[in-house]
Amino acid sequence: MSNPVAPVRDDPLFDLGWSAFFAEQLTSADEGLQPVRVAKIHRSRITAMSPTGSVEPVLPADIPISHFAVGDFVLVDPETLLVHRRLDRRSILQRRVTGTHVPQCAGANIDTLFIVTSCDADFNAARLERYLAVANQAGTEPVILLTKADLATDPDAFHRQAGALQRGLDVVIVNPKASEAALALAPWCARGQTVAVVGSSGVGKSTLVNTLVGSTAAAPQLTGAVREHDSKGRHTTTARSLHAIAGGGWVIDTPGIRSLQASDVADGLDRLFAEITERAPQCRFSDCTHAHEPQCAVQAGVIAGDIDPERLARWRKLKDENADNDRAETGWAGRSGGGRKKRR
Ligand SMILES: Nc1nc2c(ncn2[C@@H]2O[C@H](COP(=O)(O)OP(=O)(O)OP(=O)(O)O)[C@@H](O)[C@H]2O)c(=O)[nH]1
Ligand SMILES: [Zn+2]
Repeated sequence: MSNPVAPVRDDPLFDLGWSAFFAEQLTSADEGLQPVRVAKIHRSRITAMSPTGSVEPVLPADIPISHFAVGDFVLVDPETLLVHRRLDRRSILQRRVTGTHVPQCAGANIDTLFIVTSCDADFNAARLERYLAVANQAGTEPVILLTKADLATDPDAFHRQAGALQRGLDVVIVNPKASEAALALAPWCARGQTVAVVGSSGVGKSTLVNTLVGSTAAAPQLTGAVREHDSKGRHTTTARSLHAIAGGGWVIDTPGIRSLQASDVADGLDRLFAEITERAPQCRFSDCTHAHEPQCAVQAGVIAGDIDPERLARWRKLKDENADNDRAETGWAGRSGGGRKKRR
């Protein structure tokens, strides 16, 4: 490819997470524009990382701030820093905001979602399945991190249970306080890779982010801090949401991602519950709910001991919730005058 910003391994853009996926979106009309990566969303402005450092792109008046998310690549004029357009996203972590049915993008272009849980009472298969469904739906690769193994009598039992939640799922026992954590997670934190961290309060997310980000962990609240000019031209220090990982890669840590809920996860459920999904075509009825129907291949699987009945129950609950969300969303679209079909 002769494109000037095609990804090359020694290109600093590659470090920022740039790849062929983005390069292929460029046209001749974009010539001379600089790709930068959104690092923080403020009330009415954004900060971004360019190959040479932090910049504050100028937003066009007609584009709402909600159009952007941390992790996005946008093309700016290198002189004026005016944003020309946002590139299509490789993955989108969505969250529902209470009081509205419009999902909001909590983070974009995340390669791996670290789902953190501790080897204690926090461990909950149903909650982990929700996070897995969210990751699948977003287009990010989920990895389960088990913390506090040092305080558990049988951490391997947690490892086995977590590994059974989805085929091919990576599960890593990690102590977020130990510097070896960075080594254990290095496969997902290579140059140009982007991760995000979800999990309940107290499982070790902040500790892990600080360990990954490295030596600056002594002042966690300043981790990833950038010097910026505020509106009056003064220097201020604000925390970014996109933090550089010491060995390479990026971790996105925002309040929006921390409070993720399962929403709109139909496709994510199919991958998560593959043992159910792949049997459904053999059921007698195409809309079988696998509850009471005759000649149900899924129920047959339960009887044969191939399908865990508790997983089937949790699959049904998530399916129902997802259908409720869909109805709510369609209702909203109708009221707003569009009456359009829900995006799929
Ligand atoms: N012994 C032990 N303690 C851990 C481990 N992981 C985390 N902790 C401790 O657990 C406590 C909570 O960790 P945090 O990193 O604050 O948890 P968090 O997930 O960021 O919590 P929120 O900020 O509420 O979302 C801290 O005191 C950590 O040092 C572990 O593997 N072993
Ligand atoms: Zn069935």
